[in-house]
Amino acid sequence: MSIEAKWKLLEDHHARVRDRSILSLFDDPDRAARFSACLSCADGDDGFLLLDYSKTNLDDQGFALLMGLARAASVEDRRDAMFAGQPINETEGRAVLHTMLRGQADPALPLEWVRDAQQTRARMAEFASRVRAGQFAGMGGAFTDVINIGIGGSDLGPVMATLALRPYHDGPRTHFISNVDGAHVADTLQGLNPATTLVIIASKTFTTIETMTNAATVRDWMQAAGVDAAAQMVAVSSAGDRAAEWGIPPERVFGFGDFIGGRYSVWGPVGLSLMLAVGPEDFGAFLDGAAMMDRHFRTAPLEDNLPVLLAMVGVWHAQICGHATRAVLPYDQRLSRLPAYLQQLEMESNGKRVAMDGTDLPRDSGPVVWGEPGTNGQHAFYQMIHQGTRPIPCEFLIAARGHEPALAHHHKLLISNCLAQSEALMRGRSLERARALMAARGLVGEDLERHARHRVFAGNRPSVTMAYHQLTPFMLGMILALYEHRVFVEGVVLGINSFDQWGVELGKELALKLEPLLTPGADDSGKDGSTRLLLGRLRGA
Ligand SMILES: O=P(O)(O)OC[C@H]1O[C@](O)(CO)[C@@H](O)[C@@H]1O
Repeated sequence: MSIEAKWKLLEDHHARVRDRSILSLFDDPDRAARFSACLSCADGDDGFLLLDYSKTNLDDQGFALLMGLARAASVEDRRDAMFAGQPINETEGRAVLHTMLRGQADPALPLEWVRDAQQTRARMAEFASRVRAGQFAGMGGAFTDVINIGIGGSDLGPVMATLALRPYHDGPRTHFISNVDGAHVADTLQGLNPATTLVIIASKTFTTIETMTNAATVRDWMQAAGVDAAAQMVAVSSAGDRAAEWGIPPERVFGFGDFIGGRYSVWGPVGLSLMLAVGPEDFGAFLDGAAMMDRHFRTAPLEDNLPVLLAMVGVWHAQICGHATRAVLPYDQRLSRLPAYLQQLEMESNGKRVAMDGTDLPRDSGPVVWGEPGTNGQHAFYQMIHQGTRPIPCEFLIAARGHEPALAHHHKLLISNCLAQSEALMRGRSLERARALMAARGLVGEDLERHARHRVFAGNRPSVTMAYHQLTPFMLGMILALYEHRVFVEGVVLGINSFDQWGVELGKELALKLEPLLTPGADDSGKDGSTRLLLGRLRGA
């Protein structure tokens, strides 16, 4: 059967079950066990990562059809090709080997790639240890602060991960400058001592305008204070020659191959700021967690395979049910930058309108990903999630244990809020129940009816929940690798190349051409009326 026929079977199935109540599916007493999967981990007796997708409108038939679609799309073959280093990023002619950075060396891989990755990791660890011990210091003594200058994949991963692993910080303070808005660099430098600040310029290409502009500004700041900037700078880049032009010596340049995509790069030198903050050992645990997810992804049958399950539930919601967005809702304050990180990972990877072979995609590409941590979001946009006209599939994340034993009562509230939200989304509140509530408040007649209607929750809104024992470095690694592989599987099923990002080019090109037009008197006659109006207002202000 063709892959299109498989899609059609799913669409037909959805048409049959779309109005059915999710709650009614729990008449099957084994539903929660059958529509969930759990991975036990190696970092502690009670380590686990549970994916519960039972609060969705999937039944046995829908599930089997989704697995059939994944098989028909050759997910297993594509996965094996990725791990074996084949050039699956076809539009750029590159392999995709971020997994190699966490120790998943396939025997098919060229030995020099594997050795190079291992040596770079050893150099990073050695460098981080020397900085943390004060053996490599700034002009004013041991480094108290580290600034990572980068954007996109050279920023979002380390920002998110350093925040997530705050309880493990025992190194210098870390700061991040990404936006070309001078406010970002100005605010970050406030209160920092240039003589005890280590600067990492993180840019795969070493040409990104935001990063190079910020790096030059930070260099000026150091030099104005009489600090030899190059002596306190590190480059993280695939373009070692360009880093050398900055006067950064080779021993402080950490490179990576073009088979490491920007948004998949936190596992290597782009993670240096994280390693400096938490130390090589915890950074190693972060990689080990990801490696464990890699092994699981490579070996588990599709039906029990967490990345495959998460991906296919995503396909069900986005492409079959037609839900255009997906909310990621970590009930974990330290994962507050996870949604932003996932926006790049998922939307830069799968936000595409043509398939790998250049033909138009026959269906929608990946959904809009957005979110905020709970419980904050509950007091902001959950109103719409519960009562808006369009259902929004939600992904909840929650740890069994926090890092603040003295505040265990906070954590109980956090867990109960998280579980209450997914229950409320599914269960809803009927008009009958709302009427009873209003009657109990003494309302009658039209008043009762009107007020009751505002208090109805349609319910039947799908969600998945990821529950894990604690946000350790190992667990963070597992979670991120789970998301990476999920994006990969979704991309394969949609026929997309998840590893290029041509869609970011046009805006960059136009920005370069627009900059000279900001000079007073510049000839902007080639521009459209709107752009000229805006230039007129913004130029020379
Ligand atoms: O690391 P670089 O080369 O500075 O690129 C930064 C980011 O820019 C992008 O190419 C897109 O704007 C991302 O994919 C990448 O993560």
